[in-house]
Amino acid sequence: MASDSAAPSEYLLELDDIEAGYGRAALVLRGLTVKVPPATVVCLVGPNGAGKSTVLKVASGMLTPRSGTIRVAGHDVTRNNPQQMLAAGLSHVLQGHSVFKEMTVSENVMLGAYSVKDKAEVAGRVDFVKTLFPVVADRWSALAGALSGGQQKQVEFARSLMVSPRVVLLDEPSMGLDPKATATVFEQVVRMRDAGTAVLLVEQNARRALETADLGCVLDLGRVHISGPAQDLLADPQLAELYLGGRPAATTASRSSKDTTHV
Ligand SMILES: Nc1ncnc2c1ncn2[C@@H]1O[C@H](COP(=O)(O)OP(=O)(O)OP(=O)(O)O)[C@@H](O)[C@H]1O
Repeated sequence: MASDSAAPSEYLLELDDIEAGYGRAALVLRGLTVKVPPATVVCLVGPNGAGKSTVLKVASGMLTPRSGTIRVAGHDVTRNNPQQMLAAGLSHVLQGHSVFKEMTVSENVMLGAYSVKDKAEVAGRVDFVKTLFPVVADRWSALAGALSGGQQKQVEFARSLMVSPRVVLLDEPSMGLDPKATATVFEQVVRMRDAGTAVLLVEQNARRALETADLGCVLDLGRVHISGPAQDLLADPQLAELYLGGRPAATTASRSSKDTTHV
């Protein structure tokens, strides 16, 4: 692990001036900086291909950055592998559905605790996730494949919390869910935050995600284009027009002549 003596930091997770890409292909992240304070939901939004999922892959050690620094609670973890990132406190819930449908809810959740040796700690975490996600408690012995998509997502959340992470990295948790299940999943994101886990959230459903988040970052072309309190981003008419699907038809014609670089 690349950790060292920690410099004091007000952030749980800092991605600082990150450049990253896949193989020999062009860079995807080009000097990206994102910081996650404690007890906060930070949401990354932006167009397809902007690099949102790539940010989470860098944070969880799936993709090593070419340059820049990653710190967890002030410790440099830049070149950690995924297992070391998990141990440092970063738990990644991948895009799509990753429950094992032929296994029970209990078995799925306990997979998240494979690295926790202390049985009392595991038992404490089971109680914690059952309280946080009632459906996990109610369906503990059921096959995970028998649950709805939104319920399966909560099983994934519960599994990610078994290691007592500092920050949970959530990649498009509402993907494939109907509006009711989406609402439940976003409520659970807030509950995770209120229970003490910071969240770095990537979402296609930008408006809904910003309504849930405390802070927002708009990514474009591998950089943070604008960031700030999520409510401020939601209230910004030009931002809504460009990124939140809120562009009124009447303004479309005049938009091409505007400077759209600074929103
Ligand atoms: N495994 C990979 N190998 C090569 N290129 C990849 C890989 N994963 C992503 N990319 C490329 O990196 C760029 C950013 O992808 P990424 O998935 O991070 O964007 P995103 O903002 O999350 O997009 P979306 O909203 O569509 O999910 C895209 O051009 C994509 O094609």
